[in-house]
Amino acid sequence: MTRKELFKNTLRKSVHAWKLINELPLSDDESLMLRHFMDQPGFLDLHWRMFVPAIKGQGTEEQKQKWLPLANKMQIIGCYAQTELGHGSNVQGLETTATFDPQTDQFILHSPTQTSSKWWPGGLGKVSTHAVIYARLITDGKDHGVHGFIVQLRNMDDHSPLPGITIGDIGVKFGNGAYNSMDNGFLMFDKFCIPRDQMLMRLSKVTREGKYVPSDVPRQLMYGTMVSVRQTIVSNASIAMARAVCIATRYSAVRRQFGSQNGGIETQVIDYKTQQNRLFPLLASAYAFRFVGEWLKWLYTDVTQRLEASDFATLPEAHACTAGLKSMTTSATSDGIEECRKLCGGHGYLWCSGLPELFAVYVPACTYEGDNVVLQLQVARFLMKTVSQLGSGKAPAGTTAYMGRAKHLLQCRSSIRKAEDWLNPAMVLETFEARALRMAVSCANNLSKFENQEQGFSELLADLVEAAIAHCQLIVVSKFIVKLEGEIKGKGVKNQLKNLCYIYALHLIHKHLGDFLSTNSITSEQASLANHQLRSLYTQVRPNAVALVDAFDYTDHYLGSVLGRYDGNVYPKLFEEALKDPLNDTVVPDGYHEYIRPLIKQHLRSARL
Ligand SMILES: CCCCCCCCCCCCCCC/C=C/C(=O)SCCNC(=O)CCNC(=O)[C@H](O)C(C)(C)COP(=O)(O)OP(=O)(O)OC[C@H]1O[C@@H](n2cnc3c(N)ncnc32)[C@H](O)[C@@H]1OP(=O)(O)O
Ligand SMILES: Cc1cc2nc3c(=O)[nH]c(=O)nc-3n(C[C@H](O)[C@H](O)[C@H](O)COP(=O)(O)OP(=O)(O)OC[C@H]3O[C@@H](n4cnc5c(N)ncnc54)[C@H](O)[C@@H]3O)c2cc1C
Repeated sequence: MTRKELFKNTLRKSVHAWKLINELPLSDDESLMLRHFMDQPGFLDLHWRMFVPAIKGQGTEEQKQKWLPLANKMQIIGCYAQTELGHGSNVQGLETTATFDPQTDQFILHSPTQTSSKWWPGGLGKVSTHAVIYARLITDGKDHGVHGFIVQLRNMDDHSPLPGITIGDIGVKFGNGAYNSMDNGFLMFDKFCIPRDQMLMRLSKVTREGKYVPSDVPRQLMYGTMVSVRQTIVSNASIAMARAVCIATRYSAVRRQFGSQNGGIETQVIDYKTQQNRLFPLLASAYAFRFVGEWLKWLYTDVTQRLEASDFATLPEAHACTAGLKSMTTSATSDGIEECRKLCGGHGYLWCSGLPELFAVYVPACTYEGDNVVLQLQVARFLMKTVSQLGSGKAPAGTTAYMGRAKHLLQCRSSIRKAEDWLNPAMVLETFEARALRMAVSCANNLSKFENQEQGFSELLADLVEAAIAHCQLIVVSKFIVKLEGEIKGKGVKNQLKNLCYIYALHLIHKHLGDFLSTNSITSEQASLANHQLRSLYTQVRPNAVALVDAFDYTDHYLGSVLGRYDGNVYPKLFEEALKDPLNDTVVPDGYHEYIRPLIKQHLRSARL
């Protein structure tokens, strides 16, 4: 499809999905499922996942009563317009202004510079009638920082932009189809007025007289919509990783290369230890991210209930966990999808493998909802704060509870003696805790050598990111272990999940061996025992690998991959796909007479000379 056709077709699908949701009707969970089967980014994502939650989280009761019924029936379509051309990560650096005019009781929205143009919001370019806009609030000449506003963008009769608004699509993005179904947009305001009651005023307010009443709750609640979406992105990472792994595992069982004895059958590539060493940790990650996603959903629900009761104590941890896990799982999944493409050899590069499009549509997850490095630095700040409070009498809780055992974890030596010890959950956990704590404490010690803490933080950014990643990996490993301790139906299933849990943990040790050795969390002998155990686990997973990806229950239609077909009938179907290509409509291609023939003739002429 051309971009226009793709965009229009996504509109058609979105509206059809919305119709089904209402007619059947579908529950919230079923609607989410439908979104996955629709399988294309579109305006519904931003409307439901950001516009509506932003009003719910930041609007007053009156604002919710006015706007939510319209939004819930999709009589208005909204998006989330925060990022600007000049600033995305640095939210406090946004430049759009919302100046209160007491004469008219309105805010005047203005884009003072080119860099202040909104740039990137999905659904903004062509579809949305409304947006939650983030702008600097100015009253009586004073800048109160960034706040949210509900703004109508387009005329409800003919969809034209309202006077004072310039709006459009930012252009083609990475990949052929992929994210190009979405109208990520730009927007500029030229002194555009909105009534005062369209500032989202649950947190802070502006009175009729123009007095600014600051929030008596943490202003970071304004970032709540991002926390909510980051949480869902972690479960989505599992879905995308599982999809790529399903394709690569099934194809690795079909594909044979080398190893024929006396003219016999060749070796299935899945039997090569190198293939297993690249593939099985990704299979394990798909399961691990699913379990940590379930736990994160619980954490998010818990913090939401606490916030409703004005208990803000766990907000910093919820922010650190959603930011860190969003970052870690999306980076691993993007890399994992690309690895699966390579695991499928040359055919993985074909569009019909399903992997190029999956990569193209997935990879921006490393950037949207917060650049992954910027988000890990938030985790690092949280860790540095926690370390600095050790010994102050305030016991670390939740995911940092292990830091409360700092005295032990800083000096303990791993008691792994034989390869099977690596199947002991307590020993594995302690190894990850020791590594994470030692990396965090080492950063804190290095930071303390700087007179200026912020300067020190800047200098140590790379180490801080590594420490944050170590902490996030510990969370994933520990939640996998907790899952195994709970009820899992079927002994066989539990054993398989145990194998995957240890593969997940031991491959991380292998991958980040430098961290584990340099922090003395393990010795080089223990590292080689871990490798030995890993190889043995691969052997145990191998006979069940295809069943473990079949368990994701993805239909062929959803996978969209010739290589990942359930029936394994890859080669005939690759031919079928190839023959469908428009280049094969004719035997002699268009352009032959114009370019190829004259070239060949010229060659023949010079040969004769
Ligand atoms: C396979 C097919 C596809 C299938 C897909 C299926 C589903 C679809 C997927 C889901 C839909 C996704 C749609 C994506 C659309 C994308 C939308 C967007 O991208 S919206 C824009 C997102 N933008 C960002 O994320 C910006 C990133 N920046 C920030 O969040 C912040 O500014 C910052 C975290 C970098 C902090 O900056 P800083 O200036 O330092 O902060 P402040 O001074 O403002 O605050 C410091 C203080 O606050 C704490 N803090 C920060 N953030 C939060 C928070 N969210 N909650 C709680 N607390 C927070 C921070 O820790 C500091 O605390 P302190 O105690 O002072 O140290
Ligand atoms: C597909 C897609 C959809 C999007 N949808 C929306 C949407 O609906 N609404 C919306 O408002 N926005 C949206 N965005 C914007 C998105 O949220 C931002 O692009 C994202 O937050 C990153 O910000 P940035 O582009 O300013 O990156 P930058 O911050 O400019 O990042 C550039 C580089 O600088 C590094 N960097 C930046 N700051 C630091 C630092 N302090 N320390 C160390 N390194 C740093 C980063 O790691 C990165 O390598 C979307 C983006 C994409 C790609």
